[in-house]
Amino acid sequence: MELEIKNLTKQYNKGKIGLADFSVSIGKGILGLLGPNGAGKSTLLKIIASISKPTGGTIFVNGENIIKNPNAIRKILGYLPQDFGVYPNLNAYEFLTYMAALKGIGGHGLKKRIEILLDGVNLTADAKRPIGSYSGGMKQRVGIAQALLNDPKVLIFDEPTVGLDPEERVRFRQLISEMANNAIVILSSHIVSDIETIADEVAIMKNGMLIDKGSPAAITKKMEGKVFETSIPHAELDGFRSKHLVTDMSKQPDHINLRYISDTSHGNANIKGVNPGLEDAYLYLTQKQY
Ligand SMILES: Nc1ncnc2c1ncn2[C@@H]1O[C@H](COP(=O)(O)OP(=O)(O)OP(=O)(O)O)[C@@H](O)[C@H]1O
Repeated sequence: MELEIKNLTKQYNKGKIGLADFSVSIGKGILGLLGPNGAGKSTLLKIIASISKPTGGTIFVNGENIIKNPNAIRKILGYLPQDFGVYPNLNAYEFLTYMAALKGIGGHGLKKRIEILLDGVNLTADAKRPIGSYSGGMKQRVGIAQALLNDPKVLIFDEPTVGLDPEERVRFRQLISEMANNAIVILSSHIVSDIETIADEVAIMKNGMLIDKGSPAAITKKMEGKVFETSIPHAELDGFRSKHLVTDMSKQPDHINLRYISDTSHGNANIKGVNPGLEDAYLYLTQKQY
């Protein structure tokens, strides 16, 4: 299973750029798509899901051009859009049955499949009450379940963890990790910690471009020797920030503890080199000028 994205471009009306010559090759497993607001994540995912057309470039799935032949992806796709809408009067069971009908899924195995999915997203106890009465996190879990209905080979989640509480996030990770043994799973987020523990690979986007791709460990390793911690008086914060990229800070009554990125340690006893994390790498890569 391989998704080959080649020179993908999306130019919206009035010259707005969604994607700029974006190329990447995606194999089985979980790819985390990270990027700040407006980086082009949703644009990319909509084009892969064949609900938006690029202005240039191609996507091949197992050698088939899905821009020319969208049906080749639609039948193997599960998709949770960012703005997933539900029918408030239907209950979760009815909604999943309806979505299955739209996707052409039926047969005597359907009832069992829906029950397994409802259990997987922890909605069995609430499956018979209207979705309109659900919390945001519960609606999101209905959206996750509908994406899994057809046992997809390509699974796309646009900001799936929005609205999920910590326990639900753990459950989501387990569900997706099981799916990923047999499928290409792409999930987007602008929250590094949501991606770090689950993704086999991470692709970092900015301004419609791919700026790095690799395992979380490989991307993080590039920051070795560049991340430091120190503490400074409050009055020096603005000056410090104008010189260094601060990736974390905690304000204390008489000083500020900072974590920051620099090419040198400046040999100061008050400065300590620390192990980098993916968050440091992400902030460094997305704030660097290209
Ligand atoms: N329908 C549209 N018309 C015009 N410009 C658009 C449209 N959709 C997206 N854009 C622009 O394309 C760029 C990429 O947007 P996109 O929504 O893909 O980013 P994103 O990484 O998903 O961001 P977010 O995390 O905020 O959803 C942005 O500059 C955005 O303003």
